[in-house]
Amino acid sequence: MAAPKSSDHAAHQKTPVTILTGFLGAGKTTLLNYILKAKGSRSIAVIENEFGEVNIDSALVADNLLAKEDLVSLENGCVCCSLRKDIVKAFAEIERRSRHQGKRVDAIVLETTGLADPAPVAFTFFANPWLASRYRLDSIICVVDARYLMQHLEDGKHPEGPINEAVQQIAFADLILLNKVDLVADEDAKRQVLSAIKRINNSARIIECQLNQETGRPPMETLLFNNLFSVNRVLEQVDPQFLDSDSDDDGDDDQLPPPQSAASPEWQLPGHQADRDIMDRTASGAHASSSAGPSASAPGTRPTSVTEAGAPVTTAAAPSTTLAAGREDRAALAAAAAAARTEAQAGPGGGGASGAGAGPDSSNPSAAALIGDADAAAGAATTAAAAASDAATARALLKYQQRLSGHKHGRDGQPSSGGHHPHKGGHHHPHSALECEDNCEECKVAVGMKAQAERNPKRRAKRLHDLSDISSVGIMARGPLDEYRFNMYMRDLLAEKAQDIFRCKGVLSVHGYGSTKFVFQGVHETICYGPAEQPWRPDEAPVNQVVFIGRGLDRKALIEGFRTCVWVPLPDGWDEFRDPATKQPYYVHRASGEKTWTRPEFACPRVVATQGATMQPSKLLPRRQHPQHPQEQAVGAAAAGAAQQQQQDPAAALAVTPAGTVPSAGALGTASN
Ligand SMILES: Nc1nc2c(ncn2[C@@H]2O[C@H](COP(=O)(O)OP(=O)(O)OP(=O)(O)O)[C@@H](O)[C@H]2O)c(=O)[nH]1
Repeated sequence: MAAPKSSDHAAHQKTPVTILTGFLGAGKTTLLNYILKAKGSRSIAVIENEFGEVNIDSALVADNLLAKEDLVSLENGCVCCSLRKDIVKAFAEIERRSRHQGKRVDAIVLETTGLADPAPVAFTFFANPWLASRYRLDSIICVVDARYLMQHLEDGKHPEGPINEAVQQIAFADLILLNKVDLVADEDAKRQVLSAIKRINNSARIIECQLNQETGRPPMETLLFNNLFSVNRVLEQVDPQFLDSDSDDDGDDDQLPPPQSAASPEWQLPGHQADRDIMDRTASGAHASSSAGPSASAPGTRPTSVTEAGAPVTTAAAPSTTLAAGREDRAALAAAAAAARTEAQAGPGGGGASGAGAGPDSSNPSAAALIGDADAAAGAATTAAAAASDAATARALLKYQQRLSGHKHGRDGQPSSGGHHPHKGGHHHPHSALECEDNCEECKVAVGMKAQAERNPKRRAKRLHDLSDISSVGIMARGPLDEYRFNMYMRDLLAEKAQDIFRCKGVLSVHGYGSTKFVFQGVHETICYGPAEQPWRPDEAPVNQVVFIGRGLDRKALIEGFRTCVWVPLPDGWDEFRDPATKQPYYVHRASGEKTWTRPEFACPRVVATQGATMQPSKLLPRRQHPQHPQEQAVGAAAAGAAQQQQQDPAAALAVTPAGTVPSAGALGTASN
């Protein structure tokens, strides 16, 4: 077997990252749980991103992780919008933990929110040199909800308006899991969904599945370590401006490479010394491709890709080049300058990468730039870009080359493009990914970027990812829920709002079920309840946590309604019974024989419902004062009479049930998830 090429080797040193995307409720967490169960001896770390105010998924995923250290949560925000900086922090956190435990992470799965646009998330792995130097995007997997896809595609957004998340998620996917095929009415409906997917993305592999059934899941080997992501495909088929993603010029710090000096504040990772370790080593960066990357010689870290292709250097301080570097160029400039410095230190004939020679190294752009030879520098930058084994470096070098060309030739200067570039190990990389005998990624990246520069040198206007009309309401409440009331609450809510409530989910404690922890999951009107894999732990306070995600949510009404679902003890002398047919509870006073369908006491002294907080209830809702004794309350003769009448005529019960309805099929405790 042929020895792997150095660039391949470098790529394999990087930890593969799988981005798990798919619309709200499509089945991402179900897939993740399957992956974690089927992973065997491989060590997989998880980064969870939840849109909702309360993080439910982390609790459900954590049960399947061997160690809770393997899970990092990015809460209450969408990873593609507000949290991109946090992506880097999350990866740093995983490294910190794995180093602390002395174990290697074989792969990382990043589950985005169901409302995430995967493009900027994927872009981060190319734009951020620290990430690019140690992680490679293995694939983007999109889980599609076969039942609701058409509805999500037709969300009324104009093609030129804000992005449709469901479309973006499918378009960027390398692998599409068409899930919930059991919920699609017939073959025609399935065919319609399939052709809609293919119209958006005709090159991704599509696997039909039913992820909540053991027999309906795709084999594990189709999911991870499959190296499916191709920048070239994205540039050619999905988004020619992918590598010009939206924060180059907008002043965001999200895409900034880690600092060239320890003084750069935006990359100070808070809190941990180990994080600062990353910072420190980042600051003193030891390798040419990723001046920002930790030293390859540092314990527990991996060598950066270009290190294997080029010369290690002693410092990565930014060069005093005569050309102003944009933020995106910093890594390449620093890399090139560092290489130049090493060479300078080595002196002519001193064993530098380019060997002896009085002139500037023709393969070192900064060396050439430093002595003012723009032609040589531009050529060298192009060569370096073609040889760079990660996209971020290639991209930065190409931009640098353009800048150098522009410096000499004015704004119209185009990247020079020789036919073939000498490559590491004498391998020649033609300027067409299709011609490249190895079909290697660096050719694809370099070519893609060149094509992109030629096609459209200007950035398009950024398309909005507009979530302004979508919100989430998170509610936490202590104390077990009253099963019947909760069923009523959900049933009435969904009867009215199912279209707008994209997603609801929660973990519940229910009166009468001991330590059983219930999970409830809703996607539009499809809702199911069932026991979680693990009961409430003895040391765990059973706090109900639910989250609603949707359009035009009435926060106050949702919280108020949920509050009435909390079970409270009956006053002395009252017993609760259940109608065997409807499961509706009724109450009988032991001494007087009085019977009522209305709960004798409405007070909820133990309810602690909060809004917005993720971990701890921070704000108590005002408590209502309610009569404490059944005789004091307004059960009233009419209600009592109606209750009695209902004994003979069950239909009449509808008039006195709290929600005026009867429990639905699939109600809590009667259906399983
Ligand atoms: N009928 C059916 N239900 C499924 C299938 N796969 C998953 N589900 C259910 O769909 C619901 C949502 O699944 P999740 O895995 O939580 O979906 P998700 O994409 O992670 O949801 P968000 O993170 O909220 O976007 C759960 O109740 C799952 O049990 C399937 O193949 N068929």
